[in-house]
Amino acid sequence: MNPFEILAVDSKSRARRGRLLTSHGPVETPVFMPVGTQATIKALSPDEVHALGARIILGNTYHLSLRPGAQRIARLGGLHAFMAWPGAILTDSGGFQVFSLATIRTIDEDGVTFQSHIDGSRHRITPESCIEIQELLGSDIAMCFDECTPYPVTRDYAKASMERTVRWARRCRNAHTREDQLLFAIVQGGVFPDLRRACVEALTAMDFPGYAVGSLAVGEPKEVMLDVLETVVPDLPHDKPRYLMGVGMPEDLVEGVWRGIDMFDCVVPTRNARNGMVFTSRGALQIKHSRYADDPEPIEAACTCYTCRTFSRAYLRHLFMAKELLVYRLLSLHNLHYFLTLMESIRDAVMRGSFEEFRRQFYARRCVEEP
Ligand SMILES: CCCSCc1cc(N)cc2c(=O)[nH]c(N)nc12
Ligand SMILES: [Zn+2]
Repeated sequence: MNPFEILAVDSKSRARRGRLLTSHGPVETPVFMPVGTQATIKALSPDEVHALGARIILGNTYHLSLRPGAQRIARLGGLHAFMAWPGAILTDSGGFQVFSLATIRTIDEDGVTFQSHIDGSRHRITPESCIEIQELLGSDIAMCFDECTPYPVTRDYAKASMERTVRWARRCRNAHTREDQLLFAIVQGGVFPDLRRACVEALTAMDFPGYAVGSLAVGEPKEVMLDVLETVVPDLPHDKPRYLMGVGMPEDLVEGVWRGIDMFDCVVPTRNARNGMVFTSRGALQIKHSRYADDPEPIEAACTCYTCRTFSRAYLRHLFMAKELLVYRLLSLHNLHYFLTLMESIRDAVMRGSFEEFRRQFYARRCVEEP
């Protein structure tokens, strides 16, 4: 039985409104998934994240296997119990982190050997061990082990890497046993349409319940990312969820949904909050700017989050300049509320058949200078 149901399809774009059934409840799509790399959405408690409306978050195989260890988390009841998260969890396979975080790594057909970025200890991850770790964590959605290729790479490198990712996906599928966990494949192939198409063909032949688009948001220009989506998405199965990994800014979510993406994740709302960047319907602002030193207004007057109902920009700027811990929580609460509310508005617009108008108004509200 297909756990993904399409509830509406936009007539002017590839946007869809859907619902993905997981072992920890339904996930309404299009969805933005907050990133909880080390078993926490940084600076926020699980009940705050749930109260903001999040129903699925991300965990990370690479980080959690290094610290505190997948076996330890399994002994303590699995990742949901460990972090007291009641909703769904998607765990990334570590393919990205091994290639972006680990120092000294060697890659071969069987897997990757790397040195931990934490203590320099040597580790090895294979498709089989990647699946074993995610089954120990007990996530609702696991990701196949893949190689995330940087931008730019040569076509020859992208081809060899993509073909290995396909072989690894088959090994992941053969190693996967948990019936209560969905296993998504990750499409690779760099910026080469023929390689991406060949990858989609090989992965869809293995019939996964969902497909991610990998090796985007790795430094390529936005138009390159959008071009790859134009190539890949139409070739993906219509009735399976499509997940664009590591994306993105608010405008990327709108453009990704327009092009048929159902799931997104990105550290931006929480990471940028810790750096003082907050999002509004008119664009992002840097709270540390002196222009806000005497500003009695909230971050955004129309925002209903606790931060905007309670505090002024002047006070938030004061906290930020003083490096007071409270500000990281307050700005994270606001940004996550903004991202989750944006996705809720997108879901409503697609359901009502008014997504084209929503997209027009989204850009019309944004001003050139900082709001
Ligand atoms: C917690 C982080 C989740 S998304 C990480 C990520 C981000 C981006 N941009 C690309 C990839 C990719 O190609 N493969 C994999 N496994 N992960 C990727
Ligand atoms: Zn707010």
